[in-house]
Amino acid sequence: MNAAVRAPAAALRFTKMHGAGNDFVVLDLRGGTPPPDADLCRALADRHTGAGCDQILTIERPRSAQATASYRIWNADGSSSQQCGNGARCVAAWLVRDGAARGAEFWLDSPAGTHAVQPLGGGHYRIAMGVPDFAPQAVPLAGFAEAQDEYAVDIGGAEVRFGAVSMGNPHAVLEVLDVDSAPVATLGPALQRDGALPQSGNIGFAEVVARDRIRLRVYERGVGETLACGSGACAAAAVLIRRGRVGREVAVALPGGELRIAWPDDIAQITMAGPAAFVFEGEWSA
Ligand SMILES: N[C@@H](CCC[C@H](N)C(=O)O)C(=O)O
Repeated sequence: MNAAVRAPAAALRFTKMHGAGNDFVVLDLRGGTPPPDADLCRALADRHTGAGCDQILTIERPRSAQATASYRIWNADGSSSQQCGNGARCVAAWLVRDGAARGAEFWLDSPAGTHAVQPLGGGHYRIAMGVPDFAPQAVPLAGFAEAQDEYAVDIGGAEVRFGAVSMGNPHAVLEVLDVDSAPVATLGPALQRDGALPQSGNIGFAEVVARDRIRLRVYERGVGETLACGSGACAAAAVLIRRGRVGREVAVALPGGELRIAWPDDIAQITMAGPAAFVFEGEWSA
């Protein structure tokens, strides 16, 4: 065979999905195909020349004995993350449609741990998202030794106050009076760049509407503002519950939809329930 004539590379099949408007390209890599590199992630995520998404999710073989599968997360800029709440629901829905996951409960491995999943019917799933970790070392948050309800940093001469928590991935949460007019597009990236967040972070702007309802916008690491962030909803609820600002069960209204968060007590896992939707199937042959 002429060495110059090469068989065409197999097209990469993907599923486009979203969870409350946070959208994903989902790749089934259980057969052993390696995950996309940063260039391919950026190409797939491009909203003009690619499939368009906030994150790429790869479904891979399980890492723990009880899990059906594992998933990993890549942001639109090619960086990786440890957690994605909306993505976890989409991976769960994908595995149920595939027939690999069934029953009232199954488990998924993520880089942040192993998560119990409960199908709720009607395309909704509840995920056990782990125990929120407020230790500054866990977030990670630089310059603070002890966990506090609120931290303060100086950004451009102005004091910015925020709560911080790890959901496996780093989150900062600012309480605001009106989420519609919150400076998400300016303060989000400014706080991400601040030395207090050495691994950057997902910056949530939360408005308490009632003891059982908050409104939230999130400027995500590696993407920018998204229509919803599941781990961000857990982070905002956890920060506001810890401060006593809301009760232990809270609806989180995001621009793309609503999630329900419950945190029964401080040492329990926080759970997130919400939708997962299929958009289309595609083949990437670039
Ligand atoms: N949209 C996600 C979070 C995705 C990862 C995040 N941008 C990070 O870099 O940590 C969610 O629903 O949780």
